Amino acid sequence: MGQVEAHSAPGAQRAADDKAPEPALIEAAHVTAGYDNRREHTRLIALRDVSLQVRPGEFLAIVGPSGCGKTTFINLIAGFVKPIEGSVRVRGSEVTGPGADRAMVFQDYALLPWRTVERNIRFAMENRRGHVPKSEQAGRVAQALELVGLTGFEKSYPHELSGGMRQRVGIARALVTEPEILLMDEPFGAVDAMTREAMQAELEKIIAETRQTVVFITHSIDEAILLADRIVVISKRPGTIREVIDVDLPRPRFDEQADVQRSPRFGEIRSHLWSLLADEALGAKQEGASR
Ligand SMILES: Nc1ncnc2c1ncn2[C@@H]1O[C@H](COP(=O)(O)OP(=O)(O)OP(=O)(O)O)[C@@H](O)[C@H]1O
Repeated sequence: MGQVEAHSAPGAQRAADDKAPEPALIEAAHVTAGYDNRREHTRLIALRDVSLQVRPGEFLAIVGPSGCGKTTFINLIAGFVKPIEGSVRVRGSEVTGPGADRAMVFQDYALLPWRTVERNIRFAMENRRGHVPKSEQAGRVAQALELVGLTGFEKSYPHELSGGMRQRVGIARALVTEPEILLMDEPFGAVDAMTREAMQAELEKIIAETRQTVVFITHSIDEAILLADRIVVISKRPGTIREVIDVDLPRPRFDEQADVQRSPRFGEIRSHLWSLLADEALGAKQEGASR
């Protein structure tokens, strides 16, 4: 599959389209990725021939059926997985491993239970990725905690916090080294619906402030529409790009006055995404039944 065109509603134009195109921050070119089973001498192809560019400051959401390769894609950008074919570049340099310019937020928080909130966040600065001088670390922790609304919880342990608060620590830990790219793998999947909505609104605010580039996996169509500038729909495994959808809704999207969720355009994008994903889910089911 070559470069994919964005699906755009008639009359809808992004302001950015009027300017000269910015060079891509992240560029995946004809990426095929998978996993070898050495014992059985087999190879599972998770993603096939995926080409995609992410602009600086863009919020890109990835949706698709379970097992279609979403996490594999984000892990390729993180440098945790290497492509079998093709390349992933960040600012033009091939990704060969993890780096200070990228940080991951995991669904299951991945906090160290024996460390306090403060020391969990410091952890990101202690390893190779961080490189923050010791004299600056306390200030950075305080700043990250303020961004996620957790000031005052420095000395708490993860087990003393709710799921939503734990994920705020996970986000603070990703933000503390000020990475250019935030990779978020279903970050709000484990929190309740009310907390999820509050955290989506917080994330929108944080990103408006930090201007980071975000690649965000979600199973929630509404979450993808509310947060993203573009949504990539991946087909069932082996994942290929089915469609890229421009989310041309005004920001902030969590403003009660604007009531973006009730706008006709929100409904249009939502039903389009539903039909694409229903198609993929059905295809996956039929394939499973005929096996
Ligand atoms: N470390 C691994 N070793 C072997 N196979 C793997 C590994 N990680 C993922 N896979 C397989 O690769 C395929 C894609 O997995 P991936 O986790 O990228 O999908 P996903 O779209 O993120 O799924 P989900 O939505 O369920 O989280 C799946 O079939 C999965 O079983």
